[in-house]
Parts: sequence; C-alpha cells; structure tokens
Amino acid sequence: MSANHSPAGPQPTATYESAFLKACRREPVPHTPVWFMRQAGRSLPEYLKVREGIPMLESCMRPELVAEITLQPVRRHHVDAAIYFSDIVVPLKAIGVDLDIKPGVGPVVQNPVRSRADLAQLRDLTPEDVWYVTEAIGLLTAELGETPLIGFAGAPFTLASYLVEGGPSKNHEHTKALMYSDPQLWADLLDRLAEITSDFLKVQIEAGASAVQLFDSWVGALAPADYRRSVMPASSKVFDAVASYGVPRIHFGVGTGELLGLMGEAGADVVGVDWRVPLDEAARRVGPGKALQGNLDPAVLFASTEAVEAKTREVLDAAAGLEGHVFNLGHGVMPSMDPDALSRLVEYVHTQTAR
Ligand SMILES: Cc1c2[nH]c(c1CCC(=O)O)Cc1[nH]c(c(CCC(=O)O)c1C)Cc1[nH]c(c(CCC(=O)O)c1C)Cc1[nH]c(c(C)c1CCC(=O)O)C2
Repeated sequence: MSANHSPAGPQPTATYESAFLKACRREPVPHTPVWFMRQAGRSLPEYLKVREGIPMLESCMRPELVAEITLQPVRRHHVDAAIYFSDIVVPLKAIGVDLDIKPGVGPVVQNPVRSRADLAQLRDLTPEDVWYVTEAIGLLTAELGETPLIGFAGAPFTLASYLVEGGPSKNHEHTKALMYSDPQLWADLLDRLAEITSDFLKVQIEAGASAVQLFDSWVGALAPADYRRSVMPASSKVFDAVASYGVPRIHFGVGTGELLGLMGEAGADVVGVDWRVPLDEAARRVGPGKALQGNLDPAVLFASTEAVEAKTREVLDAAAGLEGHVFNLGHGVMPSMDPDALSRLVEYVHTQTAR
C-alpha cells in the first residue's frame, strides 16, 4: 500500500497539491482543472494504432498497454488528471461472468441475471483476480509524476442494467421489471454488486489511484423515489467502503437532473453533472459541501472554435460561485471528435481561469 493512500489519510505531496485534487477538496486552485470522460479511446489516432487487432477486454488486461493508453490523452491534451483505462464490466469479467464488449454495441452478457439462481455468477472479487490493475497502476503512478490518476467503477445500478438486460438497453425494461416485482432479489443483486465494486475500487486506491469515480451512467432512467429506495443504499455502501482512504469520490450519471441531490447524499464528494442543468442550478440542487464536475455538452465540440469558447464561457460563468469545480464534458468524448479541438479546449479553460 502506498504511503499516499494509507487509511490514516493522504499526505501532502505534489499530487495531493494538484489543481484537480484541490478542486475536489473545494480548496483554492491555480486554474480550473480539466479532464474528459472517455479521454482515452477512439478519438485518438495513437489509440487506434496500439489497439490494432487487440479486443477491448484483452487490452484492459495488459498492464503496459493500459498504461500507454491511459497516458496518451495526458501527453496530448495536458489534462489535469488521467483516468485509468478499463471498462465498467472488467471486474465482472474478472470474477468469471461470461461477457464480451462487442465493437459498436457495448457489453453483452451471455447469461443474463434474472433469477436468484443467476446470482451465483457473482462471487467475491479478490486482488489476484485483477492483478493487471495493480500492475498497471504501479507503472502509471511512476510515469504520471504529479498528475493524479482517477480510478473508477460502474455503480451497482448501471452494472445491474447490463447484467439483467444482457446488453445495452434504452428502456431498461427487464431491469425495472425485476426491481419492481422482486424487491428482495433486486436488493440482494445490488448489494452483491456493491461488494464487488467496493473491492475493485480498493484495489485501485491501494495501488495508487488518488480519486475514484463511480459511473452510474444509466441511473437517470429512474424517478427519485425509486432511486432512494432501490439504488441509493447500494451506492452508499460503495462510497462508505472507500471513505477511510480519504481520496475524493466522484459520482456521475446522465440525465440525472432530478437525482443530483440524492447522488450527493449517497456519499459523493464531487457530483458530476451532464449538460442539461447549468452548474449554478446544479449547486442549488446538490447543496453545500460538495464540488461539482462538468458540464459542457459534448456535441459542442463539433461546432466552430468560437462557439466552443462561447459555450465554455457559459459553463465557467455558471461555475463562478461554486465551492469547487472540475471542468469536464457532460458525458464522454465521442470517437468522431477532433482531438485538436479537445486540446484547444483544455488550454482555453486553463487560460480563462488562471489566477
Ligand atoms: C456505460 C459505460 C461502459 N463503459 C464505461 C461506462 C461508463 C461511462 C459512460 O457513461 O460512458 C466506462 C469506461 N469505458 C472506457 C473507459 C476508459 C477511460 C476513459 O474515460 O478514458 C471508461 C471510464 C473505455 C472504453 N469502453 C469501450 C470502449 C470502446 C471500445 C474500443 O475502443 O474498442 C472504450 C475506449 C466499450 C464500451 N463499454 C461500454 C460502452 C457503452 C462501450 C461502447 C461500445 C462501442 O461503441 O463500441 C460500457
């Protein structure tokens, strides 16, 4: 376990004093820190080159390749944080769930989880199951210097959605059917996923990740009362499980305008906001004591440089009164984006917010 991340609490280091971690802790920053969800990936020619012929899940299990792909956007865009290259289904694959990531589709699960007997697929995760994560993070922290590394995991609801549907889904119909018709099985499934997710995040923090993001990408499909009753206990369990490490915990979902307060309450230090709610309004919904992350509409990156700057200015203006702000897109980088536009955006935010 690295000295930086002992349960006794983080020690002051150059990484600890980075703009990204300061913003997460709601401390004054030299400039607004920037990173992008899905910053590593198909928008970068250097990514396409090193991934050539290697299936997605296999690439997540090769430490040198993971380190290289994670570093690519840091070198190119000068973002303020790296995000560990992996996928939300990696811990499920690691415990033996029969699944694959199909290009252009996403995660596909061979035997969807729909009955109590299906829960047997979900055994505990051990650090040995994901040895490559520990090894890759070791390589990364050595290379990254003071740039913090963000670890991540899928949140119980979003993982459950893939497991129950068997693949990507628009309406989450099997998932919601299970949640409403068998609340006990649903609660047991989410609790199981919370355990696996907690253990997966602990591996990443103990290897050297200085922050974690819990992706609940699809939870915006739920009404607040259902979120509170059927999802929040499992997400809270994950945040509680890693609280003692003292690293910032970020929580993000898409279409979560009505859930922002509850997602903060679940135990996040930083609440991620998509592009649908301006950050000043998001801050009112989340309440005091939390930093916010976001929230430029990713599609803006397809517009002219002037339009990108004008829309970015709107985000920065709405963020002016926040306790802490990490600049990001409202969702991930898309494969067809121009990487140069992303590099220019990082520089624009840095120069506009230099203090
Ligand atoms: C829902 C979700 C998934 N995976 C993830 C989420 C949550 C974030 C979000 O809301 O976008 C998380 C994820 N997946 C990936 C990362 C890498 C780190 C980063 O942000 O830079 C992260 C953080 C790599 C990836 N994960 C995936 C790719 C693309 C596959 C490839 O490059 O061959 C990458 C770079 C595959 C994947 N995996 C998933 C989808 C929907 C897809 C896209 C399928 C496709 O369009 O081909 C599931």
